[in-house]
Amino acid sequence: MKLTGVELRRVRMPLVAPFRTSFGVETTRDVLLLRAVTDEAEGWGECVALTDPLYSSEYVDGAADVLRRYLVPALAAHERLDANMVVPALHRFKGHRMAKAALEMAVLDAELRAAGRPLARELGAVRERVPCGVSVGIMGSVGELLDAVDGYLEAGYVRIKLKIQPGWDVEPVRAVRERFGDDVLLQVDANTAYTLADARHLARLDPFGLLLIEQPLDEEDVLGHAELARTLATPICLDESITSAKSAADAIRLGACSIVNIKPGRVGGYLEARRVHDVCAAHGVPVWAGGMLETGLGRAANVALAALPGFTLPGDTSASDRYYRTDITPPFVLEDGHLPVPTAPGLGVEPLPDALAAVTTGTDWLPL
Ligand SMILES: O=C(O)CCC(=O)N[C@@H](C(=O)O)c1ccccc1
Repeated sequence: MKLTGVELRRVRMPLVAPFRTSFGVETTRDVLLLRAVTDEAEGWGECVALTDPLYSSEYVDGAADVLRRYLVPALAAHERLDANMVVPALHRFKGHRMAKAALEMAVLDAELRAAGRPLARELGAVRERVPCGVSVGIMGSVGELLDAVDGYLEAGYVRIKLKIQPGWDVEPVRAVRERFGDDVLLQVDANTAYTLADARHLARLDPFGLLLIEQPLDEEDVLGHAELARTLATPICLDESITSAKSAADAIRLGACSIVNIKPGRVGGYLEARRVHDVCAAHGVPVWAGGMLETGLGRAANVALAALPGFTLPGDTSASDRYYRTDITPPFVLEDGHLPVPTAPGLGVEPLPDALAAVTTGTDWLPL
């Protein structure tokens, strides 16, 4: 394909309710979308960087800047381009995995639409629908949390993930267990909020039969997670620490995790995400699909990824209405606790023009 240009498009998506984690509160997603225009088809990419560098070092204005000044111009050197060439062509620029992932995603979508191939098939999907978990933020009270969990279980979600932080961990987990029983699939996500000094405290979560505790320590403290794994009965899952297939292999060999949350933006793209999946499968490590409050574009791609064989745990592939009153694509609707894997070429979905226009705050055309 010949890439003729990339449109950077900012959209502002209000959340249906504030989403509080150990690193902050999201009330509106300020999302950077990419539209790759080629001589054969157009493709969409979604950058998962947040407004502020609180989940990782990337942030949406920085991603737009590095794409505009470095990453998109770097692709101009390639007369013909396919998705496998994008990340290698950007290798000399350090980091910015979420920005690179968005660009690869847009080129991959265009390539697959031109070829009439669905992303799920390209990645190696083996399922036509995926079981869906839901992520529940830190709430103002245990009562409010229980009401939220009740609503999600009523909606059919097959797994509950609770955000935790020091001062909001054992009590909410105990309350959910007491109210909903031991059979509910339950896990927690600390987003790096603890240190090794909290090991004894975190061991108080062991009696609750959690599926996993996600990223309790700093993203760079892989050895700390290995030491914590020797202390806790609850399996450790890593998120922020896993930035590539190699870092997954290293973390597994060091005993830092026995489960991995795969987020394509965090690891530099859907092609690398498949490699993370393959490395984890080779080590017998189950994986699940994380989420970054994606619009229907990223959601479609995450559902396709979640259909690969090693994704044996329900992911954070929730329905569109978990976060948005109106999505920019036809909404993903939970059916019996599952979402259908898109079957049309590429992402299998595209933005609804009016819905997209209603939330667009700016566009920037980058010709090549
Ligand atoms: O369902 C989703 O898309 C969100 C799942 C979720 O909890 N994501 C967390 C995370 O740290 O993994 C998060 C991402 C971005 C912003 C806030 C929270």
